Amino acid sequence: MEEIGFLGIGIMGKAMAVNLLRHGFKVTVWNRTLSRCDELVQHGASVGETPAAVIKKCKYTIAMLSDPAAALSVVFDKHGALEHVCAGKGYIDMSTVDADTSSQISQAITSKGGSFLEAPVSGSKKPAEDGQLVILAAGDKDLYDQVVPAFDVLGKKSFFLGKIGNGAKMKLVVNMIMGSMMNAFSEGIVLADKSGLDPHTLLDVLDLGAIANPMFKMKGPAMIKNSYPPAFPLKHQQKDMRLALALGDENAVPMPVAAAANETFKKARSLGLGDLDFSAVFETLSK
Ligand SMILES: NC(=O)C1=CN([C@@H]2O[C@H](COP(=O)(O)OP(=O)(O)OC[C@H]3O[C@@H](n4cnc5c(N)ncnc54)[C@H](OP(=O)(O)O)[C@@H]3O)[C@@H](O)[C@H]2O)C=CC1
Ligand SMILES: O=CC(=O)O
Repeated sequence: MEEIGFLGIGIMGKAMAVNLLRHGFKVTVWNRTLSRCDELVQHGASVGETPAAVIKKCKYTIAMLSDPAAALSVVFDKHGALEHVCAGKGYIDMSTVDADTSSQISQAITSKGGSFLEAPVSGSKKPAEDGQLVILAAGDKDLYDQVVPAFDVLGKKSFFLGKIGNGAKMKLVVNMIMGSMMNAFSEGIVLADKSGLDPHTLLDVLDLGAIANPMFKMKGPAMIKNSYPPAFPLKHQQKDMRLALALGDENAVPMPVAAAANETFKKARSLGLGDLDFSAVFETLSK
């Protein structure tokens, strides 16, 4: 494949770009805080000074940015991606955003002759490092087919979900479920503890039953120790709850459980826990 541009070297972007480099792709990176690109240079990446410079150099560019405001800013601002989009350029936004944001970006890119794919991912820091993400793509099918070699490195499975918005919506539904589960799990650990049970035994019981899952297994032991090293920052999980609730509004879907979970994530943010892992919502329930 041609050289790949990569915009946004946060927790996920860094892991994904390093993975592409390890598999022999040439990668040019850009990050708002440019100094964060230094580590990528040690892995063999080149650096672009602006999003526009990366697009100019690369046929395909991936973005992995925090939220809708960041995704829009990197495309539309001065020296943004749009400045050098033209026929033959492919832009792949893998950030978790809402369908409307994705549509705005798609329209802008395609109106300049470029092609666009939204491709948010399920899976956190470790799956990103291990190339085990689940990719939820939608938009330009030709572009999807062209970037499958990169998706094969980044993920264990890619879905092509059709028209723009479908990838964004699927991701929000999945993360809405995950955020609600994390709240129920946190309440369960607190209830076990406060009612005189050993929370570690709860984890063992859960792991053997019908609701066993990798998230409980991976996060549970650290939560019991009140340790929340950020893999999926809580502020991003709360953003996903907010966007999923807005999708529920649009479709008149009652979501009382998700709405309650969103409140606890907001509470956690108000306590300054936004940069910790989303499992830190446990703190709001255990105190
Ligand atoms: N972490 C996870 O487990 C997962 C995250 N996601 C999603 O992936 C995306 C990235 O997540 P993650 O890597 O964890 O997040 P991080 O907070 O670690 O990284 C966010 C990135 O966005 C950049 N950014 C933020 N605001 C702006 C802006 N206004 N203009 C330009 N760049 C900006 C940051 O740049 P700077 O370094 O300068 O701050 C950084 O590169 C999010 O949408 C998240 O919801 C999806 C699946 C899993
Ligand atoms: O978006 C987060 C994830 O773990 O998936």
